[in-house]
Amino acid sequence: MTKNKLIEEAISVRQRAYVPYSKFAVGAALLTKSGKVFTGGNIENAAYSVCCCAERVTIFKALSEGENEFIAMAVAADTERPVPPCGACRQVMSEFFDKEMEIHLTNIKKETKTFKMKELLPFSFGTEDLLGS
Ligand SMILES: O=c1ccn([C@H]2C[C@H](O)[C@@H](CO)O2)c(=O)[nH]1
Ligand SMILES: [Zn+2]
Repeated sequence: MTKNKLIEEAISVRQRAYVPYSKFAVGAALLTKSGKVFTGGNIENAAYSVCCCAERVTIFKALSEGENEFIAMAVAADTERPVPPCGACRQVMSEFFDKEMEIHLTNIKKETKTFKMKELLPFSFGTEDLLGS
């Protein structure tokens, strides 16, 4: 699974996003160490506060299928610049992604910026703060 293929999966899964309110479809694709790819789109709700971003849908899909070791993630939306994940998703990513893991942020023109986890959420609160290291 190349970076480009992962990006194409993220762009393609936008069609399955459930976005009747914002009409803003986001797609994510997550490559596991075992070589599987999980994908997901954002899922909204009439009670706006329980909307779930594509990134979290995808991470939770993988975790609930027993996968917890990841190689890379791609996130795509129809934005001017590569789509930046929200703060909540960055926190969830930081729980499960290694600090060196690459996250490819892109748009439908495939303009892509790649960040390491530690760059997307520096000085993040984590397990070691809660439980000690
Ligand atoms: O990185 C992002 C940013 C936003 N959204 C979703 C949340 C909501 O459904 C819609 C508008 O914010 O886009 C994502 O899925 N990922
Ligand atoms: Zn989010």
